[in-house]
Amino acid sequence: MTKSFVFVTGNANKLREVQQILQAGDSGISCTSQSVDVPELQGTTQEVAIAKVKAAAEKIGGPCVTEDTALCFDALNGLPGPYIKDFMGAVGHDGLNKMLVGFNNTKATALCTFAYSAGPGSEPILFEGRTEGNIVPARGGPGFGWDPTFQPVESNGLTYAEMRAEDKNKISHRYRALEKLKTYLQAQA
Ligand SMILES: O=P(O)(O)OP(=O)(O)OP(=O)(O)OC[C@H]1O[C@@H](n2cnc3c(O)ncnc32)[C@H](O)[C@@H]1O
Ligand SMILES: [Mg+2]
Repeated sequence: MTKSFVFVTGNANKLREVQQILQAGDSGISCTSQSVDVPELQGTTQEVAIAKVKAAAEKIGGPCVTEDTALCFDALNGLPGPYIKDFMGAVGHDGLNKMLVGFNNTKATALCTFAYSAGPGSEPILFEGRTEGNIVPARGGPGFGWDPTFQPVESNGLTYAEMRAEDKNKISHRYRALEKLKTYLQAQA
């Protein structure tokens, strides 16, 4: 039997990758999507994810999944982290590189957090996936978000934006988090 979840996101690129990963994995799990504007609080990636899925479950009045993506710079003790969207908007790829000038450390972790809520009032469950890499001058753009400026350690020198979609989807932060969500949903009756 095919199981389906409602993915609440306003980001078409996230939705595309999630659907590609689910289809490639032959997991019997699919998703539909709803774009609902929910507030995103400040805090740790886990606090942000929990608050977002709770707000989404209240708004749609039923079970749902949300996803938060953070880009954590080693030299900045994890920042911009969950605030990467605002940083990208404010300073772009070039600015992200310049933020690290003087640190001699370009390491970064892409962190994806799926949050599942069984419905309004229920306690969310989190599923995290991480991919290690480095911040590099943008290559392969424009691409999705900060893909041109993130070079995973496992990519043979390619940025996310230079990789084929199916290759990114085999090592990505999103793939790794989604594997955990899939396992959880498959175990549900
Ligand atoms: O509606 P939601 O799901 O919240 O979508 P969003 O675009 O607001 O997403 P986030 O709040 O999680 O912010 C994450 C930022 O990182 C970007 N991003 C997310 N996943 C990415 C990926 O795999 N590669 C590059 N950029 C990514 C995304 O475009 C945002 O600018
Ligand atoms: Mg968002």
